[in-house]
Amino acid sequence: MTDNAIEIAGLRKTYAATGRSPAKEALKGIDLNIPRGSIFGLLGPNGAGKSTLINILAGLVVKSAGSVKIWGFDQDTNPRQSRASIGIMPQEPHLDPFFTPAGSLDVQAGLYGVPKAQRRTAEILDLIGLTDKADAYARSLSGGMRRRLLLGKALVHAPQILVLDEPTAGVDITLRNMLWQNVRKLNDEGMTVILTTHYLEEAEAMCDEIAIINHGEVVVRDSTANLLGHLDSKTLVITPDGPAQLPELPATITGTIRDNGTLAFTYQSTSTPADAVLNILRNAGIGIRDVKTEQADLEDVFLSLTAAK
Ligand SMILES: Nc1ncnc2c1ncn2[C@@H]1O[C@H](COP(=O)(O)OP(=O)(O)OP(=O)(O)O)[C@@H](O)[C@H]1O
Repeated sequence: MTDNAIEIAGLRKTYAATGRSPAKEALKGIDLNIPRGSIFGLLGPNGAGKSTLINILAGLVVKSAGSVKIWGFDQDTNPRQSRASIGIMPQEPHLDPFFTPAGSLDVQAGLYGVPKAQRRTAEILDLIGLTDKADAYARSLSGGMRRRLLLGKALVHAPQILVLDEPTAGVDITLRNMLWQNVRKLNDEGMTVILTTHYLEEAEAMCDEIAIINHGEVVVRDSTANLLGHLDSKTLVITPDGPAQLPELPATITGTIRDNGTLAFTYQSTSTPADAVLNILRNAGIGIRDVKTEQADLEDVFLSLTAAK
């Protein structure tokens, strides 16, 4: 028994050339283990290969090389068990407009071979807040309700792993909060959750561990806390008590004047104390009305690893 929900080794995908486009190597040898019970974030700029990876996990895209184990089951030798262990909430709501939420959950359960007696339709409708709409036609559901129904469909076969592909892209705050509450609840109950998101703040708040993918390769994989710890750069933002120019600075401190007239000084907090910056200002005769500090966040980590590569 392994402690990993997912084990990916040497995974490659090359999309074949078509009429006008040349062949595209979307995944260039991915090695990635995702621990059981975690909320794991898969991040990367557009075109990095995240959807290709998720579609391979979902069995929708055929890999070119490498191995994928889902809940210990090799996708090639145990396709049925590996498929049964994972539920995917896709990005785009493709729902049959003629099914009701209850009907669609039932059809999905049928596709996964869940016996009628074991179906949890009412429980899932309750979780996704659609009990009231159980018998309404899908075409009458709002965009947010459709998203929730997609989440419900991913859960019908009680998978151990739930994959959410950009679950909150373009949704309002109420729905986003509801989706996140659902995800936390499922994770508390033991489900492993893998998500892709463009919202780095969200990844920072939700994910225990993160892998950043760029150009088909994993460029970093670590706990969220470690990733943030790597960057110990700090920015001190000073509101001067009158118009001020940047003082002369040592090479270890970079200064900028922001549009609102504040002065921002960035430095490595392990080697430069904030006091050194304040002393430079005092010596330059700059009066300080207000001071605040800004920590590096996931966006800084992301940009430093994916920019201009
Ligand atoms: N069916 C396909 N045929 C050919 N090339 C493809 C196909 N699907 C994806 N690609 C290419 O493979 C690369 C990776 O695409 P992928 O959709 O996996 O990236 P992504 O990280 O999910 O991006 P996004 O965040 O924009 O969805 C891109 O260069 C893309 O153009």
